[in-house]
Amino acid sequence: MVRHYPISLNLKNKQVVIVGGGFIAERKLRKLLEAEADITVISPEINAGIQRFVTEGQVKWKKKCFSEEDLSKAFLIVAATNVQHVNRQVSEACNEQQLINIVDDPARSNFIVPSTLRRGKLVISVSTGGASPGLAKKIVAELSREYDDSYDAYLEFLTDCRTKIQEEITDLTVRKEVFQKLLDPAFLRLTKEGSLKEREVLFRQLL
Ligand SMILES: C[C@@]1(CC(=O)O)C2=NC(=C\c3[nH]c(c(CCC(=O)O)c3CC(=O)O)Cc3[nH]c(c(CC(=O)O)c3CCC(=O)O)/C=C3\N/C(=C\2)[C@@H](CCC(=O)O)[C@]3(C)CC(=O)O)/[C@H]1CCC(=O)O
Ligand SMILES: NC(=O)c1ccc[n+]([C@@H]2O[C@H](COP(=O)([O-])OP(=O)(O)OC[C@H]3O[C@@H](n4cnc5c(N)ncnc54)[C@H](O)[C@@H]3O)[C@@H](O)[C@H]2O)c1
Repeated sequence: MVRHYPISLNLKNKQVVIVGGGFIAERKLRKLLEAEADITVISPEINAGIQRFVTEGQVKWKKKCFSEEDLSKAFLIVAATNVQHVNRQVSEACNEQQLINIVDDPARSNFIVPSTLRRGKLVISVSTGGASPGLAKKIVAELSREYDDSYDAYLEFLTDCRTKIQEEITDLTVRKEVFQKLLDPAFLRLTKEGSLKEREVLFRQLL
């Protein structure tokens, strides 16, 4: 059994190659675009969703079947065709330094993609190690009720507070205690209620 190592990648302006232009390629592409990757799709045909990104200039498209040289500059590769031997060919053409995800073959992939919930800076990722992507999605749906939209503003508040605490408290032991107190549920509650003045008063008491 593979024990995967979870990681959050910075893909901004990194060269990404997606082989295939169908439903799964589009799903992968949307998340890679959110990460501001520099994406090229290799496929003789692309669906309407991908076509829109190409027309808007957000994604490059090479209208062709896959060949080895398509991978030469890629940092990260997704093999997402519906032809098993083509996906296998992609896995064999990449080098050891490249990140590769083969959508129908987790064993030949050196990374797999978790299901994710985003609330601003908060990211919750769930993976089942390929056992059941459907379950990963279901767990994320469950967590999305507990970690609702208010977490976006709450994380912004925590970011600001962290900067202030780092500026104003130099003693590391005291700082650690204050960070702990900042996690008091009252701050989340006041964020949800929109009681920002009260929240600020409570925060000032910590400093
Ligand atoms: C999380 C998510 C992220 C994403 O893709 O962006 C993702 N799959 C999602 C959905 C989903 N995938 C499948 C179903 C149908 C129900 C079911 O089968 O359970 C559903 C549910 C649905 O679509 O609703 C079928 C499926 N998936 C894989 C295979 C091939 C195989 O296992 O061999 C087959 C069979 C294909 C066939 O039948 O031939 C393989 C992988 N899918 C993974 C990720 C990786 C493992 C993640 C983990 O560890 O859990 C891994 C190993 C590789 C990878 O793709 O990275 C995304 C949820 C997005 C969201 O949260 O909205
Ligand atoms: N990882 C996952 O989450 C997941 C989920 C469901 C299915 N799958 C797998 O994903 C595969 C793709 O599914 P889909 O729904 O996107 O299929 P699809 O039929 O919508 O798309 C397949 C794409 O592959 C392209 N293609 C075919 N031959 C090619 C070649 N030689 N070079 C480049 N591109 C080529 C086609 O032009 C098409 O755009 C399925 O076969 C299935 O095994 C994976």
